[in-house]
Amino acid sequence: MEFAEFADHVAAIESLDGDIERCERVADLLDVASGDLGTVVRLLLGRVFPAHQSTTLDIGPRRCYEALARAAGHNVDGDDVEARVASEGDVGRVAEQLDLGGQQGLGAFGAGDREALSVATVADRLETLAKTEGEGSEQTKGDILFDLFNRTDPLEARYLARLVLEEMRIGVGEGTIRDATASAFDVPVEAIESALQVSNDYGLVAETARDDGVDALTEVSLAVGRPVQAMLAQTGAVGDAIESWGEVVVERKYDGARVQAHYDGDSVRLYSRNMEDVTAPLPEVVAGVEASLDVPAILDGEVVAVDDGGPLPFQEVLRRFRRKHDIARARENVEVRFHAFDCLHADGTDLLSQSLVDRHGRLTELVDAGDHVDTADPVVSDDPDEVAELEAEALEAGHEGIMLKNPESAYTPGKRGQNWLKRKPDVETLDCVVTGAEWGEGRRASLLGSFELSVRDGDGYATVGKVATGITDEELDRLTALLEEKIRAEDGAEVTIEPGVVFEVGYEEIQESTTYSSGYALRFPRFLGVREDKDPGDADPLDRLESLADTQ
Ligand SMILES: Nc1ncnc2c1ncn2[C@@H]1O[C@H](COP(=O)(O)OP(=O)(O)OP(=O)(O)O)[C@@H](O)[C@H]1O
Repeated sequence: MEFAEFADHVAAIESLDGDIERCERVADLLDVASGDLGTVVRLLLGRVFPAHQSTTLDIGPRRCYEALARAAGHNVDGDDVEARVASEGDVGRVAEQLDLGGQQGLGAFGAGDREALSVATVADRLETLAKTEGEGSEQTKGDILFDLFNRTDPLEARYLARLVLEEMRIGVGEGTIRDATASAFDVPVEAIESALQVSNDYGLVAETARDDGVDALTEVSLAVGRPVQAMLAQTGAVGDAIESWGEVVVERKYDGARVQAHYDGDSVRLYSRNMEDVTAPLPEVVAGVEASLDVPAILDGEVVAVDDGGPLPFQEVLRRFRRKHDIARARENVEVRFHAFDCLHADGTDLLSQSLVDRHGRLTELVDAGDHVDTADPVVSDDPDEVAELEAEALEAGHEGIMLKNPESAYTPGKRGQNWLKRKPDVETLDCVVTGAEWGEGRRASLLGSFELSVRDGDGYATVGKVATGITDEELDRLTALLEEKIRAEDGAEVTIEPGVVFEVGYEEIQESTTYSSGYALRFPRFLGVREDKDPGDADPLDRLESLADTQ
């Protein structure tokens, strides 16, 4: 498919107001995408790579603006583009208005001739860009972007620019793609959903639905090396759990970071909760898991930082993750352990639909506990007093609390259902997306100071407050570096930030308020840390804020 044709479809989708109409229009596009179906689906979601791949384009806005300026000719520079984006609030509209193309091409890329772009070429060039590294890579990346922009017409430029910054903003989320795929290829939504759960690949699922139908969708299985979304928990009460399930499985709630370990029989790869590859920062877990397994397996568990006195706060583990991102350059000396609490796949067999008790059985059979790896020690009970004792013991040992799990339940990736309940005595905190900030004053004028917090609200965000306390000078430096790249628009000292960073915040109380668009305000919010392991999609939604407000 020509990229121009794709852009026409996308413009039509963007212009629609209703979800149903948009979904129908997306289905029409999927129907005509033929050989490019997988790519088209990913591009609609603003991605070049499937969700399960850690690779991202990681093109900062500045690099994009420079490339746009280059393609726009001598009268425009990167600062001009940046200023226009700041006032327009949308890189796509700015790119569309620039007179791109016709610049002296680069021989190496055959540019300058405005050869029409295809969807496949755009995806292929951006993939190449993402994989370019080493000496001269900055130049090569800039050249690839320039070449692409130089070949676009205005509408193509709008969507290419947004794609480059991985924000399509056309009102098409994963739910729309799921429903449109079902409707385009006449398969039940449930079949799409279960194939997505195990594969996390919207492109692959759309192709399977179209080419092989519903039976093939049910056969899509887990693959070692392809992370799946983690099953999540809700808060819950012991009495209710025992009453509804008869018995409960009680596990410690480790205070660390969720990690999925994939062993293919030869080597281990580790993935964080947002499916980023965290193999490199956790070498001792890699060695430990390798030593503990004899057959290919996918294990779910928690990596906890420890010292002689027991578990350390979970931020210590996230610091380890960060080393990979090169944010904190200093090498931390934190010892970590992997506590495996579930087994999703063992020796060629998917275990998702087996009961928790059976999966636990398989887990203990498979894993030889060692220096940096062990398995959770679940206790099955129907006695509230015994559960209370286990909870007290877990807290005494420095854990966060306990998990109560339904012994008969299957593993449902990505679901925050009723089968896993968490109990932790600490006051609830909120995970909010940073959507804005303010530059500081005086000595802190070059640092962002106060951060606007939002909760998820449908496909968008609703503000709930600003946080400025609890942040050290050193952290302000780091947060400024992290967020500066994401500034979308500036108005005096106030900046709008592209949602991308999640803060964990504490508060005294949630009050109703007309100041913020959520209808609530956090009283005395304090910064507790960056949830490096969460994407904006994992931040707390508005209904959690509402229920916390109701129950306080
Ligand atoms: N035994 C365990 N079983 C399942 N999850 C556990 C266990 N021990 C610790 N955890 C952690 O608890 C989390 C479950 O809580 P939840 O689904 O609410 O995630 P969360 O939003 O990160 O919440 P929290 O901040 O409370 O950890 C899991 O994602 C996992 O990281």
